[in-house]
Amino acid sequence: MTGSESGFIELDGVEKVFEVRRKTGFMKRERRQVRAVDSISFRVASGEMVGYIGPNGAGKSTTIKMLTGILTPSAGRVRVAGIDPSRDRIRLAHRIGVVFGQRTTLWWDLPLIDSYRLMHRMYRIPDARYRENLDRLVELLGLADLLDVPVRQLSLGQRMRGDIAAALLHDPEVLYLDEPTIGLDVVSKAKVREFLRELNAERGTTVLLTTHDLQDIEQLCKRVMVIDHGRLMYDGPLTGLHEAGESERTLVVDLERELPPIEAPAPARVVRVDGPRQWLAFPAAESAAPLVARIAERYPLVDLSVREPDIEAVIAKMLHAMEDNRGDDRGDGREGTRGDHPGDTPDDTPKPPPERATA
Ligand SMILES: Nc1ncnc2c1ncn2[C@@H]1O[C@H](COP(=O)(O)OP(=O)(O)OP(=O)(O)O)[C@@H](O)[C@H]1O
Repeated sequence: MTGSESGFIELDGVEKVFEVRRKTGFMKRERRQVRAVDSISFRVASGEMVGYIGPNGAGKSTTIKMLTGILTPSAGRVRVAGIDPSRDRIRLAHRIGVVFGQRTTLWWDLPLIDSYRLMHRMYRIPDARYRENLDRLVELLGLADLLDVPVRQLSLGQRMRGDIAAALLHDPEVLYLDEPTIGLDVVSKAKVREFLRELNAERGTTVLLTTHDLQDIEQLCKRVMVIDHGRLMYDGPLTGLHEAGESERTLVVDLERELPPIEAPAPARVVRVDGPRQWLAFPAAESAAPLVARIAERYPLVDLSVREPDIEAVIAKMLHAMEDNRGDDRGDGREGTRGDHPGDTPDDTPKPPPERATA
């Protein structure tokens, strides 16, 4: 089943405009409109795991708030599981789970288990189902020793796992995750990602994930949507995003001793040397494995690691490349794709992003 056939989440021409008042002098106020979300259309199929990324202030949280019913769109149509979120927020609440990495839905002073008991009642979860879900989540998220600990005493990683369990106790079909790995150490990040993969594979939970960590997307999502200035700029696989922006990853190599720059097969190349450590840039859309194998074969290797490009840098490069292409397109008379619904063609090829209006 694909996104276009069965939109579990559907947005058609959705807009959100905020009226903002600004003090401009004594007794003077200026009214201004902020178009946080601008003509967004996409579909997410049941069971899909999709990354929703963009620079700060791009409109991600506003979109998620419209999907939960907290905000009402200024224009357009939103449906989640066939429900209009802003009209039927309570009914929808039983079918969705939300996790905000920067905030907690748990009761700060209460032991973790008490928050779960409260949610059991709030969501009117049948007893047997609650117990079954709690047992499963406690086991999968490694919470057994934490249940009696007040939430304020939990580490960030423990609290995040506690929050994810809280969002899933009522068996939601869709989970919105806003920065679920922010501030977590490597081990906690790995645990959260592993859990989300299992949840999606075993339960078929639909996941919409907002993150600034490219590895979250890489490890969890086949599809990524990029939003910028409230508009959907890209909808496709992560590799397509890397290709569009010609982004690069960095292989950091520690050799046994100081040596001349490693001779790497183009387009990989050494970009920095500091004693026995060398940095090699290579296309992010390609696997590091052949490069690693070649270096290991020819050089005295002690250690190596791969550094991902910064998500903001990848997006910036992609947007930049699009600007350049548009400049070229004007010359060849090609028509723009404004008004396309990227989610309507969910094959694996990167889609041309919708043309942005030039103000
Ligand atoms: N309640 C509000 N009133 C006025 N403007 C708002 C409101 N909420 C968001 N905005 C504005 O809408 C735009 C989009 O904000 P939003 O929080 O959706 O972005 P974001 O992509 O989630 O950013 P971040 O990654 O920083 O969380 C921003 O310009 C923001 O200032």
